[in-house]
Amino acid sequence: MKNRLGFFKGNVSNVIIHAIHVGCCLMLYDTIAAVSTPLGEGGIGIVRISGEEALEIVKKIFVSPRGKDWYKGSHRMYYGHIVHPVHRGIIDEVLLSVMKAPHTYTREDVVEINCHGGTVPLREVLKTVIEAGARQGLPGEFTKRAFLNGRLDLTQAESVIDIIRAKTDSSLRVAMNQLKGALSGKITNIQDQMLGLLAGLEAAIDFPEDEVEEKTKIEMMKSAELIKIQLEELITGAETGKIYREGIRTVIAGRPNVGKSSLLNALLRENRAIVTEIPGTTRDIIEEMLNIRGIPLKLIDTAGIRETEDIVEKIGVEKTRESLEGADLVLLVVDVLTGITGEDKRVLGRFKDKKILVIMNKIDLQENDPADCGFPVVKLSALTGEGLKILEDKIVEVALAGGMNMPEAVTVSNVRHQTSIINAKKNMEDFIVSLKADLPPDLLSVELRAAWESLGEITGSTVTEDLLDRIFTDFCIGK
Ligand SMILES: Nc1nc2c(c(=O)[nH]1)N(C=O)[C@@H](CNc1ccc(C(=O)N[C@@H](CCC(=O)O)C(=O)O)cc1)CN2
Ligand SMILES: Nc1nc2c(ncn2[C@@H]2O[C@H](COP(=O)(O)OP(=O)(O)OP(=O)(O)O)[C@@H](O)[C@H]2O)c(=O)[nH]1
Ligand SMILES: [Mg+2]
Repeated sequence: MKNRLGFFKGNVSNVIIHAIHVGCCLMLYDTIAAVSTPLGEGGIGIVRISGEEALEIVKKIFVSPRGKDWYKGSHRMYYGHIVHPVHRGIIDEVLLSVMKAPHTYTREDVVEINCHGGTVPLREVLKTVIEAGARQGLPGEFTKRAFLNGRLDLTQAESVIDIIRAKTDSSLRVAMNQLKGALSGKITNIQDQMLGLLAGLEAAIDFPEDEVEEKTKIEMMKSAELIKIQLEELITGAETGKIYREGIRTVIAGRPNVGKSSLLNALLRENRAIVTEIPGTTRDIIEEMLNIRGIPLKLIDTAGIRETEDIVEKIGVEKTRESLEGADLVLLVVDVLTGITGEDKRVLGRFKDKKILVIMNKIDLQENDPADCGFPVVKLSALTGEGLKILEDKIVEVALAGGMNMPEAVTVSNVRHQTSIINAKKNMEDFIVSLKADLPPDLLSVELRAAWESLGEITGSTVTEDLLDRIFTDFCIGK
């Protein structure tokens, strides 16, 4: 009976065979060379060579003051000159880094020639290396080899280009996390859960008694739903434009007693800040992270803005002003009973270049048609929660629309990954429907397998040559 699942078992061994196959190919790769530093003037420039012949090729064109037997071992640097392979004319004075496989960037033998920076020396040295037997490397070919030789998985290899292109420190952090394997860890974990389900299917076939089967079915349904939820979470992260590392600095400001701390608590759904009817309750800054549909906000509750002689409160008000300076988004809270005051107008005037939402609070006390203040107004009651959802919608809208400088994604930052996850989720949904419809286990396994393979495209365990080409041609030469 077990071989009703033979299809799946076959697939696992296919993957293993594929890995071994890739391992064998290692020996078949030729030796490549490329300039790995940017074109133009620089202190130094590097020509990188990778492949079995790397050291042999360099030996033909490198002259050391220590004579012919200069090579003393791997992971050392050697001083000398690059010369023409035939007429022996000096081309550049260099330092060689020699790194023998497997402890190298590509897991192949790597030699790096550290030349004088500048277009001409680099071009001439590269030309010489190619005349001595190397082939010009294609874009991303070094990193592609690191992937094919198993040092990096695909998400890690892809993160290398994200690192190079990172525009902010948070996007760099996102990419570095991916390089360290955070995303692949998560994906592999979900894949393992799928394998667990497949094992469950197997058991279902082994023990066909009704009771066990019904129980197994319920359990499988549970894990399938759980897998689906995890996939959905990954998708939500990617769809909102990403999950951001730091969050949008959102400052809740306004005059004393208008309900700023109440709003903080309402948004957090938690009694975080002290609320009293005494104006000037909040003195210090209160910061809390809040996730609104995948968009993280760093919510900052502040002391109410007013002229005061109280020393502590005065410092608080000063801190409020500082917070406002650094805000990405300002929630200016106004009491509906008093409306927008002169103090509020001063804040609006001073911070008019920021994203501002005017919050007309306490609408449970009085209906009010807010006067036009030139800023979007949201009417709500922090006490009853009325209008809170509208505020959340508005915040999301402002965050996504407004060219706001938001940190890049933590989990899924790549459309390719997102597409594969969406496919996997679709496969899981099909699986759940089939499970409910009591379809035979071998059919069920086909859908599970499809989900597993969709995820495999992300880490590269089930990737096609075609896809690899598309990914790595996006790289620069020499990477
Ligand atoms: N000169 C130079 N600088 C560089 C690179 C390079 O290739 N050459 N890199 C290229 O992007 C980055 C560094 N990344 C690297 C990643 C792995 C290995 C490496 O040799 N890994 C081996 C050995 C590790 C060890 O000694 O513990 C391994 O993983 O087995 C080298 C560089 C940035 N700076
Ligand atoms: N009826 C009504 N009362 C509210 C609402 N929001 C806040 N309050 C009340 O207004 C008072 C002040 O609320 P807080 O949240 O402490 O106001 P605050 O703006 O943080 O005040 P400070 O920290 O002193 O600047 C409290 O008594 C709250 O219960 C609301 O939507 N409706
Ligand atoms: Mg307060």
